[in-house]
Amino acid sequence: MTTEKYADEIESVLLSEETLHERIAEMGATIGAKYADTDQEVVLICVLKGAAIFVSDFARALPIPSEMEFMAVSSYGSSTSSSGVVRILKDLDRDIADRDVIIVEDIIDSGLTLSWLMRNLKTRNPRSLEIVTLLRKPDAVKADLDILEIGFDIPNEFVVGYGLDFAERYRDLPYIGRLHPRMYS
Ligand SMILES: O=P(O)(O)OC[C@H]1O[C@H](OP(=O)(O)OP(=O)(O)O)[C@H](O)[C@@H]1O
Ligand code: HPA
Ligand SMILES: [Mg+2]
Repeated sequence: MTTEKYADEIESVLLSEETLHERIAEMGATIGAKYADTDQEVVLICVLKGAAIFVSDFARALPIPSEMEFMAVSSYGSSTSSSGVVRILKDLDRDIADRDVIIVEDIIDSGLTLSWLMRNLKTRNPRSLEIVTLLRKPDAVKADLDILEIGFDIPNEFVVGYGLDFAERYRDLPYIGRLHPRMYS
């Protein structure tokens, strides 16, 4: 018998694979309805690396066609708190002027990454610019952000899995779990 990967490093499961998939199906339907009358395909901007897994499930849950673009920014490195200093590691390949754009994020923690990204993308003159995030930590958010859809509000604890990492590990877990504190203390 194989041991489940990372089993002794994860303290507990916060959101199971099934819970994630059910909610993402709902989010797809809700957002699809909001953009049902648009005359052009929406552009999903996946914020790498964390949102890579979420965007692939979310795009398939959307009942309307979408284009997928990728941008890589980093503010955490191998720490468990945001430095607030956001660096673009990979910019968009295409122009988003006059397009309906949805930023797809895995998590809003302090909100510093997204507040910086919103300011940056607004200067490129999209027709509309919205945020969809799988997770938000309401007790940690420092920035004032308008969010179109939130998958789950979660407690202010460091979580991993389903794209979220600690020092590049655990992105490949199919669920969201609490990392055992001994892994980072
Ligand atoms: O709301 P904030 O406090 O700014 O935190 C959220 C951001 O931090 C994480 O990215 P990270 O910088 O770790 O890069 P990664 O996606 O490559 O892991 C996460 O994917 C969000 O983009
Ligand atoms: O709780 C978190 N886990 C992993 N990455 C993160 N980036 C911001 N918050 C988190
Ligand atoms: Mg990270």
